[in-house]
Amino acid sequence: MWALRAAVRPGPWLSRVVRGRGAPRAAPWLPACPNRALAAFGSGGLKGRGSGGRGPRANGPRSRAGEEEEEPEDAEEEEEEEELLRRDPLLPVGTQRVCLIHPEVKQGPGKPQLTRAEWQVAEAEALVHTLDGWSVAETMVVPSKAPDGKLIFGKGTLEHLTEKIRGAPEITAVFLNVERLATPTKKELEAAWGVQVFDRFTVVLHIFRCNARTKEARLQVALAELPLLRSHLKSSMARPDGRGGGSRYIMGSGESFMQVQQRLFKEKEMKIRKALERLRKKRRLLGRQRRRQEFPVISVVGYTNCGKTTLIKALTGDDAVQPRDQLFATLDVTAHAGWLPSCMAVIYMDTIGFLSQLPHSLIESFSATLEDVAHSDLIVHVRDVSHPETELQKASVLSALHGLCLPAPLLDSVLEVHNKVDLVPGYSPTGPQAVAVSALLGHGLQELKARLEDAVLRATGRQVLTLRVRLAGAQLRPHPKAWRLQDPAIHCECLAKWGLDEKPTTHPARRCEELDDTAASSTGWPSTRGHDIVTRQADPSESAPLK
Ligand SMILES: Nc1nc2c(ncn2[C@@H]2O[C@H](COP(=O)(O)OP(=O)(O)OP(=O)(O)O)[C@@H](O)[C@H]2O)c(=O)[nH]1
Ligand SMILES: [Mg+2]
Repeated sequence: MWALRAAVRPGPWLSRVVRGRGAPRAAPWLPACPNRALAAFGSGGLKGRGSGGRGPRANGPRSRAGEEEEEPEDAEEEEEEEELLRRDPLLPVGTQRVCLIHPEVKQGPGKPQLTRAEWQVAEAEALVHTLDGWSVAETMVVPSKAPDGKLIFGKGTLEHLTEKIRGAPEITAVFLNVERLATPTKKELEAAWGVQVFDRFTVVLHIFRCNARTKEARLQVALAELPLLRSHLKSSMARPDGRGGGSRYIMGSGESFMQVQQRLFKEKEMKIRKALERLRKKRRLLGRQRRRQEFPVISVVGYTNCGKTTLIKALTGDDAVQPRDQLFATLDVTAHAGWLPSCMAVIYMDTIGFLSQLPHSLIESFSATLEDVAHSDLIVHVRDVSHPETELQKASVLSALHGLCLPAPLLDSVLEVHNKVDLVPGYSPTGPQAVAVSALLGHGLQELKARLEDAVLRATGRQVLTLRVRLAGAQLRPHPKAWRLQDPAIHCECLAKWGLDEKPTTHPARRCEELDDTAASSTGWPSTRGHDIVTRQADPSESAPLK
């Protein structure tokens, strides 16, 4: 007797099987394995050839199958997109010793909740260290009443800062930890301090630029950059009399230099939006194909550096996934196949991390990348519970998720994963919707997988069924390999022959798929490929082959 557990969507074929009659073969459009379903993430979803990534591979495997689905790029379009991506560097290249200034609001409505100045400074330092060759030479926390206003510091504070910066020749730049610096303020401070001054937006944008691999991500960064370039232009052209600088009209065109530049920016913006729409159309098409293939999709979201990529690596065993101790290491949505306890195949989506005080234009540009999240069956919210700002991070992620206009059932069923518990001795999660794990050490993964399976079954309407099938019955009798596998020696031989791992426990799903195909071809038993079948165990009482 074989015990057969399957996570299936109940359908007419199932009742025929249960009644002992032959079931129809799997529909021809069912995918051969979850890896093929990864193809459906295509250019935006996976980093593949068609996605236009020029840089080195980011963390995660590419979808080879996805490439098959891609239409060849129009050479002219390709050239135009590359032209849109040609830009001057946002930040100076080479070694930089940065003075980090954090304006702290001590009281009043501007005082940040759920955080402290030292934690915000730590995050700003992490941002600086993410940049190649950049280090923090000095950190200063200074009082400020309105860090986002034109006058960030009072007169006395400004004088004190100027004295310190001017007196420290090793400082090559200043990172002012405010969301966005008005260009006139930036110019004033640069004139006073004699070094370049950057805000959070510019630093984050630069990191995004360095880490973006796919063409879609790079175009999104280019789009997010436009407001910055526009305001630079405005301030460089501004004159005390309020009129644009340079010659009034260019070559008799009737347009001032400023007007020409603004028109060029507008044209560039339109071109980028058009190019993005082209790429997104492809991604949506591939997304539809993926949904037809019906593998449940689990989106893994969370604050940057909370361990999303590490968790996916732990859940899938995918060695190609490379987590890095870096903010915004993952900038492209990638898909990875894994299996849940009943060997149900699922696809995990690794996503871009969130950050508090991220400028709106940046979030907006990247929200399309997160379209895949809206189409997933389940969202897993990974939290770094060892981080002092874990509550603030949670609030930032939830507010970003709500901003994505996700379907209500998806938002209501979010499963919280409390990660890095190895750094918090004795940690136990509060609330029923949370599982404590250490993705790095592999703790708590079994419980997490069980919780994921429950949630996926609920979200997709699948059911786990256990069927008992007599080996001598109509379904399996003509299938010699099925019973031969009960002999351990032959078992290994068969596994080796099929190119599988000799340890029967390593890839039960793959083993079942192989078995399943053979069973399907010789017995009329339905192929379980694409149907998340599952564990198949020999009953110990029937160790001898049945006739
Ligand atoms: N101690 C400990 N470290 C962890 C754990 N999980 C992840 N890390 C570390 O945290 C750092 C960030 O991990 P990632 O998986 O890259 O984080 P991420 O959320 O994907 O980050 P981004 O892609 O940048 O948003 C790495 O150095 C990991 O080794 C954990 O359970 N325990
Ligand atoms: Mg990551």
